[in-house]
Amino acid sequence: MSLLTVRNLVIDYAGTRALDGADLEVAQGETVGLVGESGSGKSTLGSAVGRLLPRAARRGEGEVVVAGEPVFDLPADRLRRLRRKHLGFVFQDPIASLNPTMRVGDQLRLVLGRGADVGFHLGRVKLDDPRVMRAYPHQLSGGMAQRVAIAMAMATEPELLVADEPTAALDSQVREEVLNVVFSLAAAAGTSILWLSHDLPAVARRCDRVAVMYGGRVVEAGPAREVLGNPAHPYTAALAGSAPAAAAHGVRLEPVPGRPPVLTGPSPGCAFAPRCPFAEERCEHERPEPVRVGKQDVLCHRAEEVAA
Ligand SMILES: Nc1ncnc2c1ncn2[C@@H]1O[C@H](COP(=O)(O)OP(=O)(O)OP(=O)(O)O)[C@@H](O)[C@H]1O
Repeated sequence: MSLLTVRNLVIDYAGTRALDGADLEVAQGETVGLVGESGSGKSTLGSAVGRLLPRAARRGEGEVVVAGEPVFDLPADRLRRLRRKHLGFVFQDPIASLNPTMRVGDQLRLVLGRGADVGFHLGRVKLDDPRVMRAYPHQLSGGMAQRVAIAMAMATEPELLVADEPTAALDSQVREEVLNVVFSLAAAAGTSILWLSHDLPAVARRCDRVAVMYGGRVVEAGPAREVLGNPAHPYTAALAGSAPAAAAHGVRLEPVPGRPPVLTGPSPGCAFAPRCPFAEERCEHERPEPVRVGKQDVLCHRAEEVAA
């Protein structure tokens, strides 16, 4: 059953089209990686799930449905209830998501209620040292602060955790530990994960499914193994090929030449066309509609040929 459905979502900031008709599905208990270059619209899509967009953002077409509720059409009290009951968020900068003037234990108590067993919740994110409870956020390392943020986001056992590059600010060893904590907690609670990342191979290792964003649209989505192993969109193919891990496995290193687009309005054709080795004339002016290729949903006029 689908827990999250994003359909044809359009989000504009003044002069910038961040989402240009994005589609995404996350099923109950499923882990989904949302990958793409900087500016492709990942954070905008992740924030839209909880209607947590910056003030400047304007929704055009489309909808976001969480557990059957149309997020953008809910009155404030029902939106708050939906967020509390169904959603958790973890962001790149953990310190920014914690209150700098409050001890860690007090912050957790605020989320969990007065009598809550704060030590238990910190233990679940492998923070067993009792000093953590009494610490202020700035006294923690980046990895510890992110664990606290994860404990807070997961305390209510949400149905969906949106993790927006939660390890981008951490070094590689701590990164793996923090991801282990997130994925094992979520698995135990039956929480779905939407993990926003730049790193296709890392995402493919941990997630059931992968969705690849380009120019404000999800251009390919499907089971992780198929998307990485047999991409059907030229952009995914380039991402998979340009990853160092792929190179280590003998896949040709092929960075994506050119720069990602900054859209000001709807893309008339395929936004990737100017960088695409497969592009032909229609790609410039015909917007690709989703097609099914193997197990993937793909936005590309030549998806069959790319997959072949
Ligand atoms: N608050 C804002 N005001 C104006 N434009 C914005 C705002 N936030 C994002 N944008 C623009 O919207 C587009 C999508 O940005 P978004 O942050 O969603 O992409 P992203 O894939 O998450 O990038 P990154 O990986 O760098 O976080 C970009 O062109 C960005 O410059």
